[in-house]
Amino acid sequence: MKIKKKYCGHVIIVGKANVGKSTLLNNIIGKKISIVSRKKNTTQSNITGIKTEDNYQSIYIDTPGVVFDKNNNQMKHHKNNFYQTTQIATLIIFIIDRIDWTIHDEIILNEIKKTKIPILIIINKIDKISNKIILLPFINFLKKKIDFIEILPISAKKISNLILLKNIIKSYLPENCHIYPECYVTTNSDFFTVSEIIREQLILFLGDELPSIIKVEIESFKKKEKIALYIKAIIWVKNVRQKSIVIGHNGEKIKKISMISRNNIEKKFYIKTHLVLWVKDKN
Ligand SMILES: Nc1nc2c(ncn2[C@@H]2O[C@H](COP(=O)(O)OP(=O)(O)OP(=O)(O)O)[C@@H](O)[C@H]2O)c(=O)[nH]1
Repeated sequence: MKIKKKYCGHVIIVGKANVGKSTLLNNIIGKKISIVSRKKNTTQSNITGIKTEDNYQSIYIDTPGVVFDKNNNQMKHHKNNFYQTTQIATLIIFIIDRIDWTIHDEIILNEIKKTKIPILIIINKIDKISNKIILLPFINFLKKKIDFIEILPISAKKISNLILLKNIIKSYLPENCHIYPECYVTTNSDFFTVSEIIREQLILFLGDELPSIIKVEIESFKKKEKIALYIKAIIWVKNVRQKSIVIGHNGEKIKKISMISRNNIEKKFYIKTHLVLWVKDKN
């Protein structure tokens, strides 16, 4: 019997905040493993998604949107983190928002060029472009910036050109044993998954009122006799004012956030869940 060759590699997804990195990752994996929001910088740490199709395994690292220093346009705190992840990558997917090329895209491109890893540029959100002809001169403009890259216009949200994208990614995967079993879709721990579910509701409910630095810490996570999950989580905010915003009048907001988060956790883990949320300020 002929043994099929196996292919496996790490793919990094980079781009400015809000360009659609998480949307793309979730749609490639086919499951919601990274939170999507209209608000910038919702992805706070690297998220790993795994897609195994037949003899191909691609391991995706969704990086937080690159943040820039307002004074000197330098890439800010994600830089070191970014270089660590590039050590293992076989391909970099650089996402841009339509034909909206800014100085920040230029800086990111220059940084990723230094890694010498093949780069695939994705022009996302093309569903929002009615006259697609404008893409051609833009693709030519990009081609002049770097040699040997592939450029693909897609819509991560409306799932257009995603099969083509997956095939391009496969063609870059080196021959390698698979690192994860076929059923794995993420390396995130249950703790992380739960904190992301709660954070997503915080963002949805609080919108622009959301205190920018909000952290969800899982204090306890217990499974009782495989029939129920008991979770206690702390929502850390900076001060008393932010605390009252999150709690809302008569605790209305936090009650709703807690109820929907609990439902989403139950759907995710297929188990009855008891969720207690505490809002604490750091002072
Ligand atoms: N119309 C349209 N909207 C999109 C598309 N892809 C993403 N979006 C929207 O763009 C917004 C940002 O998407 P995310 O996937 O959270 O972007 P991100 O790059 O992960 O954002 P950060 O976490 O801030 O780095 C959301 O409102 C998405 O629904 C697309 O192809 N078309």
